[in-house]
Amino acid sequence: MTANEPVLRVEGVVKWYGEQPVLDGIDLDVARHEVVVLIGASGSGKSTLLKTVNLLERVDDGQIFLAGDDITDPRVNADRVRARIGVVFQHYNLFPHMSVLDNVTLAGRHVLGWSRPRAEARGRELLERIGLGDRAAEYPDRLSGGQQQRVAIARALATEPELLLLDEITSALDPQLVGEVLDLVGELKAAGSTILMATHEMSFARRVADRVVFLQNGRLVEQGTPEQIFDAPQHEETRRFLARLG
Ligand SMILES: Nc1ncnc2c1ncn2[C@@H]1O[C@H](COP(=O)(O)OP(=O)(O)OP(=O)(O)O)[C@@H](O)[C@H]1O
Repeated sequence: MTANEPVLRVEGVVKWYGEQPVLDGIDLDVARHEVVVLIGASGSGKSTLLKTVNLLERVDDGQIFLAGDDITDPRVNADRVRARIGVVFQHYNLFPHMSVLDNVTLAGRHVLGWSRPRAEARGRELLERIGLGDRAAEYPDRLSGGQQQRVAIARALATEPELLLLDEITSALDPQLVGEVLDLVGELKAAGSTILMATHEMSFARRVADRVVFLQNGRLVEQGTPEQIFDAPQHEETRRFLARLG
C-alpha cells in the first residue's frame, strides 16, 4: 500500500434487494486516520453500505478496496478480510456464555491463530483502555448496556484492524449511557483510528467527523466537513433532511 492510498475505496457500488436498488452507485474513499460519518433517513442505505464493506452483503456491481486489495473479488477469504476490519453494531452481540475477556480474545485466537497468552495480553490491554480492566472475568449480562457496547468496541479493536465500522452504536442504549460510548469513539479518533460510521446523532457527527456523507435512496447526495453539511448544505435534499430533524 502506498502512502496516499485510502484505507477504504468504494467504487461504483450497487446493491439490489429484489426490484429495489438499495445502493445506487456509491463512490467513497476513507483516508488513513479519517473519521467519515454516514447520515441519512432510515432506509437510505447506511447499514447496507457498511455490510458490503464487511462482506456481510455481496455487491451486485462495483468494487471495494481495503488498503488497495479488492475485497469484492469472490476468491478472497472473507474471514481474513473481516479480521482486518473491526465492526460494532447497534446491538452489542456479545456471546453471553463467554467471559468479557474471552469475547475480546475470540477473533485473535480463532481467526488469526494467536496463542492464548498473546490474545489475552492484547485483550487485557484493551479492557484497561476502555476502563473495564477489572471486569475481565465477568459475563456480559453483569455489565450495563454502555459497558457492553464498550466491550464490543474493544472486541472490534482486538485484531488491530485497519478500519473500524460503527453502525448506530448508541441507538439501543438508554440516553444516560450514550455519552460514555461516544466519548470512547472520540478517544479512538484522537488515537488515530480510521472509522466509517453511521449515526442518527447529528451532534456527535458534528463533533467527531472529519467528513459527513449524506445518503438518500442509496445515492451519495452530498459530502463535506461538518460545517459544510450542517451549516451550509448545497443540495435541497440535504437541507430538507436536516430541516426535518429540527
Ligand atoms: N435483507 C434485506 N432484504 C430486503 N431489503 C432489505 C434488507 N436489508 C435492508 N433492506 C432494505 O434496504 C433499504 C436500506 O436499508 P438500510 O438498513 O441499509 O438503511 P439505513 O439507512 O441503515 O436505515 P436505518 O437508519 O434505519 O438503519 C431499506 O429500504 C431496507 O428496507
